[in-house]
Parts: sequence; structure tokens; C-alpha cells
Amino acid sequence: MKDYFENLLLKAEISLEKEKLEKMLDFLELLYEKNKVINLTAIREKNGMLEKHFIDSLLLTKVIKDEEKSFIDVGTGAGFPGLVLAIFYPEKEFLLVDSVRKKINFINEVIEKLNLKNVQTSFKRAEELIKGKRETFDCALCRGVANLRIILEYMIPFIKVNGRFLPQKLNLNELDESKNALSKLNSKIENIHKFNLPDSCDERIILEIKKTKKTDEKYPRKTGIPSKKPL
Ligand SMILES: C[S@@+](CC[C@H](N)C(=O)[O-])C[C@H]1O[C@@H](n2cnc3c(N)ncnc32)[C@H](O)[C@@H]1O
Repeated sequence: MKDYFENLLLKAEISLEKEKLEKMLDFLELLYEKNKVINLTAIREKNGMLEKHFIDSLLLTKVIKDEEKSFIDVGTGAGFPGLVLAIFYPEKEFLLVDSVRKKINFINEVIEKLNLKNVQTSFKRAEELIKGKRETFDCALCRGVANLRIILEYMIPFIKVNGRFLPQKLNLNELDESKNALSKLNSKIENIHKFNLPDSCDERIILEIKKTKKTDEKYPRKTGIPSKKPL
């Protein structure tokens, strides 16, 4: 398994120190075992988990900047991309959020077993967690949670003015319909980064979205509204 992971990292041109690589393999093992008991991910094989979860999360390291120190990952599920990045960047701070308690319980277990000191968790919904956390983070992350115009409303309020939101997407289909949300939330797409996974060659996209001005306090709207009536 270690050889396969090292080979993927090599092909993806991601360098990872030995200690961090071992921690990620420990996380993989915990995920693999727990996934037999509770449904954390539809990917059941270790190889698939390494490429589609670990490497995919690590692609963000090609976009994240040194000066970005505080991160929030909403809808992190079993910890992707946030927990992988927290292992990669022990000097940066991460808040991992998911409204499903059993997922956060699993993440808390991994944090404890791996002795990670830079990760906090919450099982609140994004729309509730925002109280007291407006304009707090340098950077926001979100993978596989909802349509772009919905996650924009969840995430933009959390980041500081001039901060960035780096959602991961499989294609660019949602861009056009997100124009209204981008404008209402004072944010703009600054860059579109395209990658291919190293083994399957599947395309992966990271959008680079900048927040240009403060967010109106009326966003996000009440729990459930952003997904029922997207901007
Ligand atoms: C398909 S999973 C993706 C998990 C992970 N990011 C990944 O890519 O493997 C989406 C997750 O988002 C969470 N979620 C959806 N809406 C949310 C909200 N408003 N606040 C917090 N979590 C949310 C769900 O509970 C679910 O675990």
C-alpha cells in the first residue's frame, strides 16, 4: 500500500515527508476499518481511497499559499479534504465541519489516535455555525457537498475580505448558474485549476474564488433555505 501511495505522489508531483506519509497511511487504515462498520465513503478499496480521497485532497497543496493560516472545511465527511491537509500542514489551523455526528465522531477518533494538535471539529450545519465566525478564516474548502451556488452561500461569509474559497469540482457545469450568487456575495472567480488524478487520469478542478468585500449579514439565510432556494 505504501509503495502504491508513493507512486501516486510521485506521478502527481507532490512531495510528502516520511512522517506525514505514515500518518496518512494510519488515517487510511482507520478509515478502511471503520467503513466496514459505518458508511463513511462509497469507495471501499484502499487503492481507490488513496487516489480519489487522499491524492485528490493533496492537489489543493498546489493552490494553497504559505500566508494562508486558518482553514474551514464544511461537509468534510470522513475528513476530505480537511483532515488530509491538516496532516500535510501541521503549522496551519483547521476547523472541520459536518452536520452528521457519526462522521465527526470518526474524525475525532483519528485526531486523537494521530495526536493532531491543529484541528478543531463541529457537527453544526454551516448556516448555524456562522454565528460568531463571520469573516474569520483565510481560506475555505468544500468538496462534494452541493451545487456551487449553494456552497458559495455557506462558505463566503466565513472568510475574511480578500480571503479565498477553493471548492473542488468534477466539471465546470455549475459556473454559469452561480453568477448571481457570486455577485450577491461579493466574490469572483480568479482562476480555474485543472488536474488529472495520477492513476485513473480522471479530471479534477479547483476553483479559486476571492472575496472582495464584506458579506451582507443576511447571508447565509436560515438553515435549509440556501439549498431549497439557491441564490
Ligand atoms: C458527499 S459528502 C462529501 C464528504 C467529503 N467532503 C468528501 O468529499 O469525501 C457531503 C457531506 O456534507 C455534509 N453537509 C451537507 N450540507 C451541510 C451543511 N449545510 N452543513 C454541514 N455539513 C453539511 C453531509 O453531512 C455530508 O457528510
